[in-house]
Amino acid sequence: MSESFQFQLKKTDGGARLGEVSMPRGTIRTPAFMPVGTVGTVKAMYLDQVRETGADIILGNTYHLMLRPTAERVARLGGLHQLIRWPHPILTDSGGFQVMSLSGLRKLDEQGVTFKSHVDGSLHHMSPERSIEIQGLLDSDIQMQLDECVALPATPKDIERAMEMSLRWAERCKVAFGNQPGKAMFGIVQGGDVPELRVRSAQALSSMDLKGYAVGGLAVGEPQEVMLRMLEITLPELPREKPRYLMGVGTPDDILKSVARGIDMFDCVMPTRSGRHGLAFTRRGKVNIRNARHAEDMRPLDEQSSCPASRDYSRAYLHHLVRANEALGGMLLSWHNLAYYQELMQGIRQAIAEGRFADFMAETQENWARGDL
Ligand SMILES: CNc1nc2c(CCNCC3CCCCC3)c3nc(N)[nH]c(=O)c3cc2[nH]1
Repeated sequence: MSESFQFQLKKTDGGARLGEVSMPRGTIRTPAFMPVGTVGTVKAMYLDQVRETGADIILGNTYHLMLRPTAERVARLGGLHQLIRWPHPILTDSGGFQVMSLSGLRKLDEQGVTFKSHVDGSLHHMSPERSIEIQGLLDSDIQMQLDECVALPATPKDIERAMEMSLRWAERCKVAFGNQPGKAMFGIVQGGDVPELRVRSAQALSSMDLKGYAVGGLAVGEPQEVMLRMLEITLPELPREKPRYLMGVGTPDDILKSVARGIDMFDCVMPTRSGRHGLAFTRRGKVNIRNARHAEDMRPLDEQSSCPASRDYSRAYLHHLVRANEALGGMLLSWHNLAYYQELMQGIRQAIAEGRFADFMAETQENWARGDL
C-alpha cells in the first residue's frame, strides 16, 4: 500500500478509463462502484458480504453520523473503520446534499448551512470547515468539499450563485483539510445544466490542484441525455491524471454511458434501496420479484453468479419473502444487486483492459433489452 494517495491511469479505450487509486487502507480498482453505507452499515448487509461482492470502498454517511452518534463519539470510539469493522477505504460526502434533501433546511448563506436535525429537531450549523472537521473525526479516507447542489430545473442565475459559492467553499475546505498524505479531499463541479457554468466551475477547481474531482449537481431529476451532455462538457476541463467521481449515479445503463465519457467512480443507493423493494438487476434486465409470474419459478436469479443470493435461492422463495415483507427478502436482493453491480464493474474493467469496451457496452445493453427468461 502506498503511504500517500495516488491515482494511476492504466489504460484508455475511447473515453473509457482503466485506473487504480492507491491509499494506505487499500487499492480501488476503477471504474469503481461504491456501495452506500447509511448509519455505519450498508443497509441489510454484513460488510463481509459487501467485501465478498468485490467492493474496494464504501461510502460513510456524514449527515446521519454527525447527528447520531455524533462525529466526536465516533472519534472517541476509534473512527468509523474500527467502529463498523471495515478496514478498507471509506469515502464520505460533505453532508450538504443530504441537508438539502433530508432535513428541515433553515438557512443557507456564505457561512454554511443551518438546519434542524430530523432525529431530534436540534439546530445545527455546518460550515465548510466544520464539514471537513466532521469527516476528519470520522477518519474518512476521501472527503468531499461542502457544496450547494441546486435541484433542476433552476434559473441560470440561481445555478451561477450556487456554483460560485461552492467554489469559495472549495477553497475554504482545501485550507481546512490542509496536508493529509494518505487522504484526499475532492472538489465538486457544479453548474447545473448550463454549459458555460460547468466549464467555469471545472476550470476553477482544476486550478486548485486537488487530488480528485466529483461531478455534482446531476442525477437530480434531469433526463439522462442532459446528464451525459454535461459530462461531455465538464470532463475535458478536468485533469486527465486525476480520478473523476459522478455523484449519486446510477442505474447500470447510466454507469455504462458515463464510463464511456470518462467517469472513474460511482455511488448510488439504487442496488440496495431497490433490492429492499423487490427489484433485482440482472444480466437480462430488471426483474420485479413481486410479480406473480415468479411465484413458482424454482430457478435462481442468476445460476452463473458467484453470489449465494443470486445462485442458491429460487425466485419463488424470493417472491414469497418479499410478498411477506420478510427482512431476509431485502437482504438477499440487496446482496444480489450489489453483486450484480460489482460484476458489471469487473466486466467494464476487463473490457477496457482488452480494448473492447464499445463491444462490451453494446452486448450488455442488448442482453438487458432481451429481458428476463
Ligand atoms: C442521487 N443523485 C445524486 N446524489 C448526489 C449527491 C450525494 C451522493 N451520494 C452520497 C451518499 C448518499 C447516501 C448516504 C451516504 C452518502 C451529491 N452530493 C454532493 N455533495 N453534491 C452533489 O452535487 C450531489 C449530487 C447528487 N445527485
